[in-house]
Amino acid sequence: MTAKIIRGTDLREALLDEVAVDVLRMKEQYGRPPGLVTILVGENPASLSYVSLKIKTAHRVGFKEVQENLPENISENELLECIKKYNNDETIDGILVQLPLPGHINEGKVIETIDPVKDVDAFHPVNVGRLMQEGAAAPFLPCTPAGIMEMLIRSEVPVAGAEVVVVGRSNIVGKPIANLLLQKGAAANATVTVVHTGTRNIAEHCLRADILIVAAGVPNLVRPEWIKAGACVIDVGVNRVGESVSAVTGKKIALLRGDVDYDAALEVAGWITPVPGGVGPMTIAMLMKNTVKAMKLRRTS
Ligand SMILES: Nc1nc(=O)c2c([nH]1)NC[C@@H]1CN(c3ccc(C(=O)N[C@@H](CCC(=O)O)C(=O)O)cc3)C=[N+]21
Repeated sequence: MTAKIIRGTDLREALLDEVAVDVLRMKEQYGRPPGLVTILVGENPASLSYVSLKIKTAHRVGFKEVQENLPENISENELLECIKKYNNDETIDGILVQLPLPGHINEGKVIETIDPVKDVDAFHPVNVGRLMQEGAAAPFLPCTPAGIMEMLIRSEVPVAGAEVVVVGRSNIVGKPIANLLLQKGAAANATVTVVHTGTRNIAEHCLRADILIVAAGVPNLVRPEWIKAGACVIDVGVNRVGESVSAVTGKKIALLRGDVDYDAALEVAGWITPVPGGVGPMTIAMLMKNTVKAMKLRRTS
């Protein structure tokens, strides 16, 4: 069997087209586009590259886009003040503080300072709680899990009644995607197992999965022997395994690998997402969707 490849780069285009239409409508109705601020502390190369992708995409869909690049040694208080400034800025609908933050800053405190109605990452405890209680009806869903749901739905992967195994228990991916898939309703209604590095017999669990979602951050963790024939494999890992120099631009390019042994898995799985070009681009598209939603929410509340 050769798996069907679920390309995030293709699905993203459809989503961004929808967003661009929304932006035109909002400009007409409210006289301004949705506004997104990205706050980056320090110069971590991975963070810089993600943030610049977000900014580029925001431009493409016609958002007002503001960048705050703050020095690594900024005090926690100064960062909180910066967030509060945008909480009170009527032209800004979404606030994204790129994680991870430097060690001297309390991440929880930072996340809780973002106004929940502008929390387009859906990391604020209010939005995390709503996700657990209201599921897909919550105002914001975290971008990566929401992107994964879109991939499953748009590729017509059967989810209701399926056995899902999630590898990894992070607050950003593992826990929320497990919750979403567990919800009642046709798009979810799965049976979900969450495994992690402390789980005995990880391979045995994975082998039961109709849908295997891997967000462990360990390159090549999932071997083909862990995959049930015909399963849907969603690879959330974005691991920088090396660096090379572009022959075209002379710029450095990172070599990316997922958490799944992709070439081997391709022969076993029924569906698979590549890295790069899989979940990553969907994450960014869902951030744009959330920002439009944030503007609508504030206009109607
Ligand atoms: N507040 C916050 N929100 C986030 O959403 C957030 C964050 N912090 N910190 C880091 C993680 C990681 N993340 C990615 C987004 C896009 C790609 C992506 O588009 N990746 C491309 C390749 C990008 C490249 O070349 O580096 C791909 O997989 O095809 C990857 C990873 C968002 N995160």
